[in-house]
Amino acid sequence: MYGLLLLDLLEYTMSVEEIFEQYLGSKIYRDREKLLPDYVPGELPHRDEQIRQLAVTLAPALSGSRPSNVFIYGLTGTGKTAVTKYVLRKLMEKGNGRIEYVYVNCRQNNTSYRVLAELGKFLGIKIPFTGLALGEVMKRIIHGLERKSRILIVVLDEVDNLVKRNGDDVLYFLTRINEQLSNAKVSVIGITNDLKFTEFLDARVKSSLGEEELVFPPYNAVQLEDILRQRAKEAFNEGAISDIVIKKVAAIAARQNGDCRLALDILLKAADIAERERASQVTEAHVEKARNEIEKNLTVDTIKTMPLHVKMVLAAVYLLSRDGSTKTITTGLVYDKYKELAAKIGIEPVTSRRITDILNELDMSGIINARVISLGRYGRTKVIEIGVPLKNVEEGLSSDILLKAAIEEA
Ligand SMILES: Nc1ncnc2c1ncn2[C@@H]1O[C@H](COP(=O)(O)OP(=O)(O)OP(=O)(O)O)[C@@H](O)[C@H]1O
Repeated sequence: MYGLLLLDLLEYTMSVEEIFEQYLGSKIYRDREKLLPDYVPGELPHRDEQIRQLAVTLAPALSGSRPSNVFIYGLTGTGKTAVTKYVLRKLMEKGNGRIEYVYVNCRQNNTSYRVLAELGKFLGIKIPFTGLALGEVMKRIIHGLERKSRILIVVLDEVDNLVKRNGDDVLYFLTRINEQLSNAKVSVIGITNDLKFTEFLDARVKSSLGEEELVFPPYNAVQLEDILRQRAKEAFNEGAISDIVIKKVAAIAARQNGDCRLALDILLKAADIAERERASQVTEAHVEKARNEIEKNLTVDTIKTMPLHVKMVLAAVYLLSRDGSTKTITTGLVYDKYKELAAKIGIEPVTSRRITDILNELDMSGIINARVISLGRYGRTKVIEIGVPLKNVEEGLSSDILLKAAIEEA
């Protein structure tokens, strides 16, 4: 705590020049970019099998034949995007300009129109921001593809976002498009970390998208260590990072579903903190600070995106915890507090049954911990505690103007 305060004070008194100077003569970094999520390294340890399978699937493009569509599934941070970009890059090198690929992130472009507009942009077709009928955009894309006369591989990353929001029109169009093309060929690579979205797909789309399927398993701690060591070699100055630090970061991420994105995120943040402190080594203490910061951001972001009534239930638990006079927070107390809040804000409360469901959801997310206790002949009840630092909950809830006022007044 004291360290952080000192650090803040230090930065507060630094001039802009001094802040910039720090990064010029970095003690820690040789090349910070090598830790950023978009960087695709020259080697991807522990993904040989997936790289090989994807290469085998896409290789027919080199002899002019349309590769099968591929559906890639795996939890967050399992290397799906990195492997796809890695293999495509190698394919482009061999393809002599006859093969092209376009990468569309469907979280950033989460409507059918936007995804098609991205394709249009890639093909050099003018598509206004809005206004055209989808059918017209599709017609223009077909025309643009025919003109180019190439094999085009369309990568739809985080494709579940598109399907959940706008259905499977675009997937249907792209998986059928070859029937309307004579000079060009199109293959689709769909990537997702949410298998449930396939329930929203038309059976035909599902089977054409899944001509080939690739599953990315989570990394274990030892695998994450190897990956981090290799990235660290590229990113850090010699001696700036020790194996103990790598092991600690890998162990944290391994417990979070083997998420390599998280591992790199913690490493980057820890190194940034070390840099700001003008240390010459990243230590375990820096990792701890980085982890707390990331966890805080995660909690705050999760709370911010919760539906209003979920936030209100959490606010009720928060107020009861903050108050401190209530030793045991039970479902009944939460419901009373929630109703009080609803009246204050002027919102119709939901039923107590729904409150029980919401408390279960919050328990699953780890923001609260709920356990059932027996009240002897009075039955059983749930005892609830906040599972994360109170100030993080307050920060998340305060992003809602209505709740902020209600919390301040309470
Ligand atoms: N085997 C690996 N070697 C080196 N870096 C890796 C490896 N696997 C993943 N990474 C890195 O981890 C980060 C996350 O990987 P990537 O974006 O490919 O995950 P993803 O499975 O697509 O996750 P999401 O579902 O969140 O998009 C990236 O910075 C990537 O370079």
